[in-house]
Amino acid sequence: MSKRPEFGTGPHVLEADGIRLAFDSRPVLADVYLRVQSGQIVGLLGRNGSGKSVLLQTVFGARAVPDASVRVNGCYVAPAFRVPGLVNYLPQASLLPPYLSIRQAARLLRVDPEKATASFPDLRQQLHCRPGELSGGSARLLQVLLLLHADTAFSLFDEPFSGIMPVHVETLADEMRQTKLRKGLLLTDHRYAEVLPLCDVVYLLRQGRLLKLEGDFETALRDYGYLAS
Ligand SMILES: Nc1ncnc2c1ncn2[C@@H]1O[C@H](COP(=O)(O)OP(=O)(O)OP(=O)(O)O)[C@@H](O)[C@H]1O
Repeated sequence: MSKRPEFGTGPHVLEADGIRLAFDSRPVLADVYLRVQSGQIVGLLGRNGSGKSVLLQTVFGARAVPDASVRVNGCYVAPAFRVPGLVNYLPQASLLPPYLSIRQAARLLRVDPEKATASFPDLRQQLHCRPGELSGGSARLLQVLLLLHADTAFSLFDEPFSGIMPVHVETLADEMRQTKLRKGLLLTDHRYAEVLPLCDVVYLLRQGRLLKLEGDFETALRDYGYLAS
């Protein structure tokens, strides 16, 4: 039924639809359709509990949802994380094993840690540290950088800016703009002021439906009650 996707130089299109999910008969996602392509940063916004994290988990394949269809270049992938070079994912919680230094974790991901931290001189002093020895913000930033620099067609980030100080958020946003030249990024984060200028496409998850915002994103977010009017 399903063919394995071809991963050449791209561009690639990642699509997910038919995603319906309920907890204790309480609907969270109702037939969601999502699309990300190489060269794009796609933002996913929504109120607390609207289902952003479970949607990212479903696209990545960490959460099995019956009838969910996740496709790359039109070919079904289930789960997506099993396809070499397709996608990596940063969950809300820490990703890195506590017993590995950042340098060792980078080696596992086949990332050059010096290159990944080139724009963050203070982080380069900390590559020998294990996650538990780092501040929360530094640990978060290092994880985002490792996944950005890993050689996958797509990266999914659940709250990549969480705990990161403003001056580094700006530099990280620039890194993401550079990275989208070679991959597609899907991110969710409540720091909308940083997210909106970064994104080519913005979705709002609302009452289980995914709305693709048109026109001025901030105005639309006020109209839908995600931002105070
Ligand atoms: N394993 C689970 N069992 C029951 N309910 C769950 C489970 N996982 C998530 N939920 C519920 O699903 C809904 C969506 O959760 P999710 O974590 O995806 O929200 P979110 O949009 O990422 O929220 P936030 O912005 O607060 O991070 C919430 O109401 C949550 O309580």
